[in-house]
Amino acid sequence: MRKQAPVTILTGYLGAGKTTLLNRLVEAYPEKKFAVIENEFGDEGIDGELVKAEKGGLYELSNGCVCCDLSSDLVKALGDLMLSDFEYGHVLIEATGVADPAGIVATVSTETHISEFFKIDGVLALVDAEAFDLQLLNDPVAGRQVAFADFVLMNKCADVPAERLESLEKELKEMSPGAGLRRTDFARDVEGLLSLGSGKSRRLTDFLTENSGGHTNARSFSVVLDGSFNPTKLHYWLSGVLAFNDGLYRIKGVLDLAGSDRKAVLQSVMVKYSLVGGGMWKPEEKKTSKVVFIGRELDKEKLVEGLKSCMSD
Ligand SMILES: Nc1nc2c(ncn2[C@@H]2O[C@H](COP(=O)(O)OP(=O)(O)OP(=O)(O)O)[C@@H](O)[C@H]2O)c(=O)[nH]1
Repeated sequence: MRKQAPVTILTGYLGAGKTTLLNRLVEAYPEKKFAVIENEFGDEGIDGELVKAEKGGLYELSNGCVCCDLSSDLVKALGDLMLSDFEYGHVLIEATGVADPAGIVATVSTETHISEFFKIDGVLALVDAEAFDLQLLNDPVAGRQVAFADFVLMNKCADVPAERLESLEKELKEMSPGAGLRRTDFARDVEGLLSLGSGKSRRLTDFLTENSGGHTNARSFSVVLDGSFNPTKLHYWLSGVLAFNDGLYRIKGVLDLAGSDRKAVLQSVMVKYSLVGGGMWKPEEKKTSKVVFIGRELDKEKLVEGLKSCMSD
């Protein structure tokens, strides 16, 4: 029988640090030959641009409601991987921040043909130590991701007071008994995360029975715009919109910023945002900006209008 390739699933709520961890793993273990499956939220691929894996081993899935609809796309991606020339030794699946990992584990472990070639090594859950409590309050999926994990990484710990970290640690242990737990910052410590041997996923059947129908309440929409952005206008607009818009959980974008030859990568998680230089625009590439908004009860028209008001005159 062919050796089954180990599969690691990265889960965790919007902006917790899944892509950051994925890039750390790809850099730390080049000998593993990773195939990366990215589950994009919405139809505009942004995460793929932020992943450092080789193009040959990067598969992007676009999906609306990931909790219900992922299975057939995932089967197709794994099928494509099996048939491709790409030699892989380990598969990393990054779920969207609102996905319930149970469905992904179920697809890999029970789907005929797929389960012959792949086996779950572990589910890694990233937790945003700054924002987790608020996220859990807004969306129970944040809790299910932790409950299902074999290993929980408490990320973004640097700016959180020690007492708060201790109480969060206690809370996470109660939510996910038996799972490994580690504090980190920018997902720095990746030691031992790729040989978990799928402890908890064995409890899949029980879990699926108890937690069936796990829909998230988050929705997304994306905007594609031609023309460059004015960095100052963008800063003022983002600061206001994030401070006063409780339902806006996450913004991700790749932007054409006036005066820059690089793509600007926009990331917001709850009220914080960053805008940093990404790869260069290629000479033949059209400078199109793509922005995805994710949240609850978003006023799309107003957000698009606000975003457009940040463009250069
Ligand atoms: N301050 C701080 N920022 C972090 C840390 N880890 C990641 N970030 C930043 O948080 C933002 C979100 O990180 P990602 O790795 O894209 O998070 P994600 O979980 O993949 O996001 P989604 O796929 O949208 O759910 C990025 O701007 C990261 O640079 C950390 O430990 N501390």
